[in-house]
Amino acid sequence: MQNIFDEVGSLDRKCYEEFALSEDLLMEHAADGMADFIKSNYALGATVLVVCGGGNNGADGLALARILHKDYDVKLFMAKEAKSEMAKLQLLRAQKVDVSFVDQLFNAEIIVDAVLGTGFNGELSSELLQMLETLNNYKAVKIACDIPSGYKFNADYTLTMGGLKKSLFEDKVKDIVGEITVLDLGVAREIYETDSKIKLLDESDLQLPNRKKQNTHKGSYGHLAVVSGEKTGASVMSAQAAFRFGTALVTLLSNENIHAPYEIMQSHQLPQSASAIALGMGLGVEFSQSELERFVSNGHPLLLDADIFYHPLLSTLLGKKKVVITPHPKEFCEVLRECKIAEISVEELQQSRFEYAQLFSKHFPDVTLVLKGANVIISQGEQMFINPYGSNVLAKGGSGDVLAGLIAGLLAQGYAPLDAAISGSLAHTLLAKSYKGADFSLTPIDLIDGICKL
Ligand SMILES: NC(=O)C1=CN([C@@H]2O[C@H](COP(=O)(O)OP(=O)(O)OC[C@H]3O[C@@H](n4cnc5c(N)ncnc54)[C@H](O)[C@@H]3O)[C@@H](O)[C@H]2O)[C@H](O)CC1
Ligand SMILES: [K+]
Repeated sequence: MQNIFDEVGSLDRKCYEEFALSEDLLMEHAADGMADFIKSNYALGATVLVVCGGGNNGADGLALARILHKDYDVKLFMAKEAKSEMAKLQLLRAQKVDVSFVDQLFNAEIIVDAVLGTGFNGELSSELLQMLETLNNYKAVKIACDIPSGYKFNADYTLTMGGLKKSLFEDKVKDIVGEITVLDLGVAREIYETDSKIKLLDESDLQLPNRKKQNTHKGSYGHLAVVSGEKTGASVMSAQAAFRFGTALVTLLSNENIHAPYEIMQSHQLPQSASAIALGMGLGVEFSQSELERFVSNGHPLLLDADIFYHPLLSTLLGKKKVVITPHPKEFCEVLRECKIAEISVEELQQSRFEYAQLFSKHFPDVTLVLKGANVIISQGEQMFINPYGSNVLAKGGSGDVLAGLIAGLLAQGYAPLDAAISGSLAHTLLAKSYKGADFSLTPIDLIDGICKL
C-alpha cells in the first residue's frame, strides 16, 4: 500500500522546517529524478522539447532542461513568462549554460509538460488548450511533470514530486495520467511523507483464502447464503464465484428450484450454519419484505448489491453490523438519494467520487463501501483505499455479480468486512487483468474460471 495525499505542500514545508532543506534543493531533486527517468529509458542525443509555464512546475522543467542539455538535444519552449522566483532563477541558470529556446512547438522524440502543476486552478484558456492539443497530436513520448497540465495533456508517464496526489486517481483522469512514478525530493519517501488516511492498493495487498491447516473439514470454510430472486443467473454466478473462492458451502435461497451447478445447494430457509448472506443480485420482487427481514435477522455479515439498493429495506440493512455494499455509480446515486445524503446525477458523482464516498462513510461509518469504477474506491469510516486495477474488460453484465460473490465468499470465511472488500476487489480486477482473450470478449464465467489461477 502507498499513501495518497490531498496535497503535498505541507510535506514540502516539513522539509524546509524540519530537515533544513530548501525549495531550490527539492526542485533540484525533482528535476534530477525526471532526468534519471529519461536517461534510463531513452538513448542519449534524443530530441527533448520541454514546455514550461511561469510557476514552479515550469521551474522544474527549466531545471530538467539544464540537466539534460548536451546529453540530449534539448529545446525549451516558454508557454508563459517566468513569474515565480524559482522559475526566474531556473531560467537564468538555463540561459547561463546556453540551453536553446524555441518559439515554435515541434514533434520532438520526447515532450515534457512542465506548464501547470499543482498550482493549476479554474479553467484552461483556449490558447493553452490549443497548445496542449497540439502536443497531444505529436507522436512523441509524453511525460507530465508532477501532474498533466489541467489534466488535458495526455501523458504516457506522470513523474509526480514527493508523494501521490489524490487528483491523479479520479476516474476522469485515468486515461490521461499514464504510468505514475513518484520522484523523491532529497529524502527517502518515508521521511518525506506522513501517514495518510487514503491508501493506494497494490497486488501484494490481496490476501487469498489459502488453506493452511490440514486437520480441518468443510465446516471450517464458511457457508454463504445467496438470496436468489427473479433473475436467477445473477445469484448463481455470485454463488459459483464464492464457491470457487474457497467458501466450502454455498446455498441459493429461493422459493423454487433453480438450474444451478450440483455443488451449489438450494433451500427455502436460511441454513443453520450460514456464516454470511449475499442479497440483491437479480433479486426482483420474489421475496416479501418480511421474508427478507427474516433472512437478515441473525446478524450475519451482509453483502448488498444491485436490486437491494432500490428496496425499501435498504436503510434498515445499512444499520446492521458487518455490511459491505458494492454499488456501481448509478446505484450509488440511488443509495445517496434513498439515505437522504445527496440528490446527484451520475455525472456529478463521477466528477467528485472521493467526496461522495467520504460523505457516505461519514453517515454510515460501519458500512464498507466498494464504489465501482475505473479506480475502485473502498471506504470505511475515515479510511479509504483505491484499487487502481479497474479495467474496461469488466464493463460487462455479470462481472458485478462475480465481485459480489468474491467478497461475500470471503465474509463467509470469516474475513472482516474491510479485508473482504479489499481482497475481493483486488481478486476481481486481477482476474480481469490476467484474462488472455480479446478485451471485448470477457464473460463472468471467464472470471470464475480464472479464480483457481490466482
Ligand atoms: N513536493 C512537490 O510537489 C514539489 C513541487 N514542485 C513543483 O511546483 C509545482 C507547483 O508550483 P506552483 O508555482 O505552485 O504552481 P504551478 O507551477 O503549477 O502553476 C502556477 C502558475 O500557473 C498559473 N495558473 C494557475 N491556473 C491557471 C490556469 N487555469 N490557466 C493559466 N495559468 C494558470 C498561475 O498563475 C501560476 O503562474 C508543482 O506542480 C511541482 O511541479 C517543486 O518543484 C518541488 C516540490
Ligand atoms: K505539468
